[in-house]
Amino acid sequence: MAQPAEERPQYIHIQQNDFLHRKHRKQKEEDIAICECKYDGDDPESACGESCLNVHTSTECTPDFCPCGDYCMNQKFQKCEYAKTKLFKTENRGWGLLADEDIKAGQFIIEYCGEVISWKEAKKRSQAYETQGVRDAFIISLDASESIDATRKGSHARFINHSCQPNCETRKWNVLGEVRVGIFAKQDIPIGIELAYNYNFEWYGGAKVRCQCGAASCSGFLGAKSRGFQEDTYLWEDDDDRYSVEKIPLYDSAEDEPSSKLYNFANSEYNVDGANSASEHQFLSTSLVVQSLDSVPMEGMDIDEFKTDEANAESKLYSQDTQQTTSQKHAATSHSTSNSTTRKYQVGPKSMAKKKSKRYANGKLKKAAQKEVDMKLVALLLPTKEAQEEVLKFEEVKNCATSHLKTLYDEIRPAIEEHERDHQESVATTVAEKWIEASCMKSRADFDLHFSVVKHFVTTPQKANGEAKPTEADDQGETKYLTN
Ligand SMILES: C[S@@+](CC[C@H](N)C(=O)[O-])C[C@H]1O[C@@H](n2cnc3c(N)ncnc32)[C@H](O)[C@@H]1O
Repeated sequence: MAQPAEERPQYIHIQQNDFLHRKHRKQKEEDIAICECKYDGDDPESACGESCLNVHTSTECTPDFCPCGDYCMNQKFQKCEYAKTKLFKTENRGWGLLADEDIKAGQFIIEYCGEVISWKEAKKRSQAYETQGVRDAFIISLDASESIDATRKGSHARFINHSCQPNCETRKWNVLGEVRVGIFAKQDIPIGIELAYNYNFEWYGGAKVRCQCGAASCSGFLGAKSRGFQEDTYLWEDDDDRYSVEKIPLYDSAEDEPSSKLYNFANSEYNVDGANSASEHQFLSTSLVVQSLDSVPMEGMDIDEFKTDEANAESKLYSQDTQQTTSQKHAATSHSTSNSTTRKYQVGPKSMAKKKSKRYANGKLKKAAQKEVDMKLVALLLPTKEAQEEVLKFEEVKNCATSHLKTLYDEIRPAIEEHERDHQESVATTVAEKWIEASCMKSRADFDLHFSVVKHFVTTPQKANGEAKPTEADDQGETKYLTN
């Protein structure tokens, strides 16, 4: 439906990303991926269709280097080969974009263009927009260090709304050495149907927006699973700030609209007539859920068996930095929290573990904050120099493995998110292999360290009283060994 010109949103239309904080990368010749396709006049698919090696790795062919020359079909971003779409005004979510032709599953629809900015600048802008009362969010993440902001400049992709049950998805492609984001059809989309993708993992921050998608699986808020959302809404314990999800200031986009009735999509999955209350209920139940973040297996060594007579043993054993509650916020929201797949031990008296078993407002058990053991102090409890050196050596190996994994996580986070977001098999094998290798190294280093500590405690007599409490076995003059 045509809208009066003055109602049209103000922005600058672009078809290519605008790089603000750096120049567009120039692709080096040695980095150009050349496929093995051969054009066959009888089979148009032969010219970089689905079997093209570059297509498999989400890389566009480079003109002049592709063996199929002008027939190459794998330059869709470069040639702006978009599907036909139309801008329209929704009833409760501002403007939206619909299919203006039948679109096939998997088809590239449009590129999400905007200003390419650093992650830091994205955070700054997001806060500024919120302060200025800009309610529609247009910043999406490009990779771990950059974002695309389509607020001032963008393509029509900036009008695609969110749905928790979307018919589109975003995919990242490597185009002439730069990562670019495209909107692709997840299913066949008939002409006239609104396009929508899931903003999870893309949402950057700003006001929390109540989702009006109406899907049965609606998660309540836009980007409820995104890093930004979780950083802002996580509930903290101890002395850190506490955020109650119920108290998050809400922006309900329906308030801006003349009617609160949802747009009745032709597609039944979007038909939310009469679903308002269901949607509200969904919101109430989902808004209380604080999800734990997927994370990298980390330290958090806790060994009940290590009991000492020293009254302050607990505080001595924990290294200072891990007692900082302020760091817990970051630890919990980034990759440095413990993973359920990693075994955690509890150091210190049992009462401490009890004290940590707090619950969130929704009744879910909070995970006990992990305190890291200072291995130097543990080593001091060991009676021989060799044992001490071995433990410290394993600790160093573990620290290296941990920091390697952390670095790798930052590097591949976008790929992981991409994978989780749309259940695409989009994490490149090389990336997955790197990740698995580093995780195995880390697990092995953890095991070696723990094993070494346990081994020395079990196989050697404990230090005399005053340094460590003798075990029952010591009292009886026995020494326990792992073998025989
Ligand atoms: C990328 S813009 C989409 C275009 C926007 N509707 C417009 O008029 O410019 C994202 C904004 O649209 C609104 N929006 C998108 N999907 C929504 C949904 N499912 N429920 C409520 N608001 C939505 C929110 O205000 C969100 O910040």
